[in-house]
Order: sequence, then structure tokens, then C-alpha cells
Amino acid sequence: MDYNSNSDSSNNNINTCSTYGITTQSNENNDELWQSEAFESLKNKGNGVVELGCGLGQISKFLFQKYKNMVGIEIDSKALSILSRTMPGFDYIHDDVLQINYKELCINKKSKLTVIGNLPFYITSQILFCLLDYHKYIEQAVVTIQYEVGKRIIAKPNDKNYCILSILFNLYTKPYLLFKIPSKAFYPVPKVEAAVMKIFFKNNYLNCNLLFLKNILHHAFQQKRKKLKSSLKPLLKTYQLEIPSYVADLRPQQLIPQDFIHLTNQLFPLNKYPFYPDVQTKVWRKKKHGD
Ligand SMILES: C[S@@+](CC[C@H](N)C(=O)[O-])C[C@H]1O[C@@H](n2cnc3c(N)ncnc32)[C@H](O)[C@@H]1O
Repeated sequence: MDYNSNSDSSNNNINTCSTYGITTQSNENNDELWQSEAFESLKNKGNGVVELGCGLGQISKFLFQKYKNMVGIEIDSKALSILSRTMPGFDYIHDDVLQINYKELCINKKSKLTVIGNLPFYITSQILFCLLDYHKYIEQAVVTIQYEVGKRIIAKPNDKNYCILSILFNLYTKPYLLFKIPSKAFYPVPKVEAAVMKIFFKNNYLNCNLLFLKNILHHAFQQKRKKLKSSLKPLLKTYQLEIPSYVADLRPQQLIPQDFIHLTNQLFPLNKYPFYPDVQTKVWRKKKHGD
């Protein structure tokens, strides 16, 4: 099966910071990223620029110079109280990034969103799934994440990192793993390596019942060493369906992302299992998170 990816998961294609003129030894030098080419494409005063976890403003101070209409989201009230003194005029929302309604934010800002952030590692995946649920309202994202998560996002079929994140980010976005940031660039030094990702959100929607797509992906990747005829058995049994012969003996890592859409439509066609994307807006996020 052919796989036409926009990214390359090989280590060779992951630049080091110095490729971007960023030496890696100090926070000061990493600051250059936030003033750099990563945001060249923004045309206005940054109406749609949203910083997730703005903290004490280490990144915001650079962004705010350029994008006066940006907004930061931060859960820590102490950080915000300091920020409001050090950066007067900076607009922020005191809330959990997982509870924000990004559709409303997009409408209020009259602009698709550019999401920026040095993401809190403990909820990186949940934030990424949340952004996928709001993909229609987001133009691009530039985020620091764990390097391992970045490798999973850009992984291709048959790569050991190929997983649900790889499939969804391929379907909804064009993801690029730009470069690694050495741990010592952070304080306190994290146990894992970090990397910067740039993600362009495609202007499309997935034409299938997303809840069944999710179900199929979960069953398939929960037991990813098994053939699909075995891993999907419980789901197929519930709906009294037969697995199509062309995928029966394959394992999930052998399918390209589009194959999963195709399979979903074969097993759960929209005319029998309708799906209303504007009503069912919470698909990829965990149920307990906000809408
Ligand atoms: C890695 S720090 C980045 C801080 C700052 N932007 C920087 O780069 O130095 C992550 C920030 O996200 C905030 N944060 C953590 N969980 C959050 C959540 N659920 N919603 C909003 N902010 C959160 C933390 O308080 C912290 O300020």
C-alpha cells in the first residue's frame, strides 16, 4: 500500500537547533525560535494567536511585541497575577486549556487560530486530541512536545512508532518535527527530550462516522500485534459484521491512514450509521474534558 506522507520520520530529517541558528545551551538562545520564521505567515496583529500555558510569559514576551491581539491561556493564577504586572495589556484567559471552546475563540477573534505553546508534558496527548476536535478552527500550531510523542505523530506505516496519533495527524494535518531541544535548555531539567513541531491543519473533514473510526482504531491498536480479524472481533460481533477479506490478515501498522476511513465506511456506512460533525463535536478528546 502506498503511503504519501508530508513528513519523514527518519532521524536524518530532524534538524538540530543549530540548523535554525539556535544554539542549544541556554534559554536565552531558545527564545529566538519564538521571534523567528515559525510565525512569518501571520498576516495581522495576531488576532488568532493563542498561547497555551503562557506561564510567566517567557514566550509571550516575544510574541506580544509582534502580536498585540494575541491571547494566552494559563491555569495558574499566581503566574497570571505576575504576568499582568510585567506585561500590562496582555490579554489572557484564566482556564484549563482542555476546557476552552476553541470554536468560540475563533469566532470571537474573527480569525482561524494559530496555537503556540511550550506544552505541559503531562497532558500533551490530551491537548493534541483536543486540537483535532477543533481542527476546523485552527490554521496551524507550533508547539514544544516530548520528542517521543513527535516521532509518533510523524510515523509512517510499518514504523514501530506508528499509532493512532500518526494516523489522525496524517488525516487532519501536515505535521513537521522541526528540531530537538536539549533537556538542559529547560529548568528544571526534564527527564525526557523535547522537540518543536509545526503542524498545519488541513481544510478538510473526514468523510466517515468518526465514532466508529475511533472504535476501530482503538480495537486495532490495543492489540497491534494481532491481525485485524482477531483484534476487531469483539466490535464485529457486537454489530454482527464480517471483516472484509482484504484486511483480515493484516495488522494495523500495515494500513495507511486512508485505509482506516475506507474500512470504517465499509463496515459502518454513513447511510446506515449517520454522523453529524457539527453536533458530535467531542470525538477524540476524552469524555471528561470540556466541550
Ligand atoms: C512548560 S510550562 C511553559 C511556561 C512558559 N510558556 C514557558 O515557555 O516558559 C507549561 C505551562 O502550562 C501551564 N499549564 C499546565 N497545565 C495547564 C492547563 N491544563 N491549562 C492551562 N495551563 C496549564 C503551567 O502552569 C505552565 O505555566
